[in-house]
Amino acid sequence: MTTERRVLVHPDRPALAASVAARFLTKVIDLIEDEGEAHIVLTGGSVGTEVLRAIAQSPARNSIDWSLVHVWWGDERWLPRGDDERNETQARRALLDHVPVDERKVHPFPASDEGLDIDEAATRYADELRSHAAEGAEFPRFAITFLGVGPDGHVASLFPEREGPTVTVPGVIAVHDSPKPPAGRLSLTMPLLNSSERIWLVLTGADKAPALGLALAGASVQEVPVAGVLGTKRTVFFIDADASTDVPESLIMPTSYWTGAMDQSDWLPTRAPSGRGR
Ligand SMILES: O=C1O[C@H](COP(=O)(O)O)[C@@H](O)[C@H](O)[C@H]1O
Repeated sequence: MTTERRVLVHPDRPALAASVAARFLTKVIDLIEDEGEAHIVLTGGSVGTEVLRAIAQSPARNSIDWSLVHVWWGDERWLPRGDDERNETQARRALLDHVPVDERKVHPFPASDEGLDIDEAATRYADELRSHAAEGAEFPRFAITFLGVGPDGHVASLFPEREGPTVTVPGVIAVHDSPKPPAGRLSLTMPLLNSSERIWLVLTGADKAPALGLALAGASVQEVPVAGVLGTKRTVFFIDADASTDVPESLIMPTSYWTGAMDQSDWLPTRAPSGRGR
């Protein structure tokens, strides 16, 4: 596992969404060419949904063979199917309704109106994940996982000072006491999120700056869950200027890196601090 985390600062949220969308489209085209399919994990939240909208609006979306893409979610709100507040509903409206995905490869969490209790729903989703694992593996190999970050530093539905962020087993948990409504949620655990090859965190706004600063300074995962996020190949924070105020200068990549003016290999990544959150 790499200890590198990279921070890319964009002028504002639309610029961020466009930049992440462009990277996503390029990367998925490559992944499909190299591996024949791609397992992608979506996030809920305002920024994550705006990124999906930007992907849908890009003409390059037609360059992807969407039938080879598996779509999963990092977390879900325990609400009826089709509810406006479900991460699934928002992702469908923003992207999935506009591209030719294979519905058999779209894997939403169970909904609260389907006759399961929330703990059964967590088990059901873990089973669904296991049924798509490669031979010899327990879970699918996630190529790209998107994560939004709350002002309190939560990722997926792993909230500070709750049990979620400290679960050490890869899998799916039911959350009964989310401080952000609704109280009931389903979430991949941190070890399962961290099994992703690439984790792309998307966050904007001054209200997120303190949590981001603490996470990058090595805060504990229990206090600031985003501090525990680390993909196996790349962990990139896509942020805007307002969210960047507490980010150490040494972790911010030069603008020329992501505008394409510099070869990406020119950039020497800075090691993340080896704090308690690692
Ligand atoms: O409730 C949630 O919030 C977070 C962050 O959302 P944002 O609107 O502050 O970007 C999101 O990552 C998570 O998936 C979602 O369930």
